[in-house]
Amino acid sequence: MTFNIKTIGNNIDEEGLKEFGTDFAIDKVAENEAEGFICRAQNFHDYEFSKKLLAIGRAGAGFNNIPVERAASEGIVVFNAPGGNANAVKELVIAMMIFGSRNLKPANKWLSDQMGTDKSIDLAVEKGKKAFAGAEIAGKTIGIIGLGNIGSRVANDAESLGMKVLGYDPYIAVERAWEISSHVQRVTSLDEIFAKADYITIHTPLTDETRNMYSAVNFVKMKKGVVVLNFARDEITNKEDVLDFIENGTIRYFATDFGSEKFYHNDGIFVTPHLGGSTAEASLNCTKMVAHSLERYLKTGEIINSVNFPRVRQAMLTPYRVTLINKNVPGVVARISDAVAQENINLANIVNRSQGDFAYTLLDLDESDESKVEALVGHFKDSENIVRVRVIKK
Ligand SMILES: NC(=O)C1=CN([C@@H]2O[C@H](COP(=O)(O)OP(=O)(O)OC[C@H]3O[C@@H](n4cnc5c(N)ncnc54)[C@H](O)[C@@H]3O)[C@@H](O)[C@H]2O)C=CC1
Ligand SMILES: O=C(O)CCC(=O)C(=O)O
Repeated sequence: MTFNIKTIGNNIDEEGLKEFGTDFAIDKVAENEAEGFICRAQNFHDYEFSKKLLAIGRAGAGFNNIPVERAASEGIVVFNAPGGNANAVKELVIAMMIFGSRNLKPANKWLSDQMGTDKSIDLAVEKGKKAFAGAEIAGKTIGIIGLGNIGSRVANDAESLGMKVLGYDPYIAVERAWEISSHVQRVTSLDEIFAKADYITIHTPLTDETRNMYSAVNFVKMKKGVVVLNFARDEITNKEDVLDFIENGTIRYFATDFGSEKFYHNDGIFVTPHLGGSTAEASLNCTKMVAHSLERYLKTGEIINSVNFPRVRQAMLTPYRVTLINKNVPGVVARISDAVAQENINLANIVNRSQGDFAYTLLDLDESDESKVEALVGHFKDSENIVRVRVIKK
């Protein structure tokens, strides 16, 4: 069987797509004919998914561009590439912190406005440069909100650059916590970050808690002259409030990956065009990661790095595997097992894992008779609690 994968947008790394094996055809059919999508930041909230679509690979970290709960309810598994672009974002954040501290935006603008001979400009430069004298980051305190793949890397590198590091992440994953330098001080209140940090950077998903976190209600708690960075998501920032707090001197410099017309012309603000994860390396990593996840899911039913279904790894040793996406309600697994028994099929293995309102059930059938497997699937076709059934032949 050949699976059709459709790339959405023109930003998908071609080299990374070569990870797909020979059973996969890339961009050979229309979107509504594909079993899998690979996308970046394209917005799918108003998109009508076709019944054929089984999986979406988000070649990046953030997945707020995809309606993941609706996708689950339509039997579509969404994968992302955790950590695939974390180094890229970390490098840009460190660069932007130094860029701001050294007043490089106004300094460069001033230089670009100089006219005359090299000699006269050199004289003017030596006379005028004191207006842009900056500050060093070593010895300063950085507060990092979110210590995941990106935040943990920023924390470790800031610490090696001589900064005192405060980290806030009430939901930190154990494996990330192990990776963070013991010199990074974990704080349990955001207000401690706001009160103590000379630099503040956020590396969380966009959630109800983080939306508008950079707004007046928190800016008033920050130190005068603070440097604030947002390379996470646009909606974390209240742009009018940023402009007000630059104007009143609280924020010395604001760096962000998400712009606004008023930001571009402000000397205290530096905007990059959503470039955090845009390096050749990150693009390749992320495409490879989601290609692997899609390939594995489509060929074996195993789920790795999904954001809307639990992890399921199970070697396929039987002639047939049936996978079901079902509502997470009582009695479904019992009914599935009953159907297997009614068809007199030997069940070699059953896995059922839930996440939120949906669950994933994997049945390994010790049965080579295709007609019996078809009869079993017939039991599930009209069930209101089962949204997707697939048969995978070894
Ligand atoms: N500018 C760009 O191009 C990129 C932006 N991003 C953004 O950065 C975000 C973080 O990326 P990763 O570090 O790779 O994700 P991640 O999932 O590895 O880490 C996110 C961390 O945020 C923490 N967190 C969640 N809610 C929090 C809260 N209210 N307060 C404090 N911590 C909280 C989580 O516990 C987790 O440790 C992404 O969700 C995405 O929005 C990611 C990659 C590229
Ligand atoms: O795909 C991109 O360039 C955006 C990266 C990003 O924002 C993410 O991975 O969350």
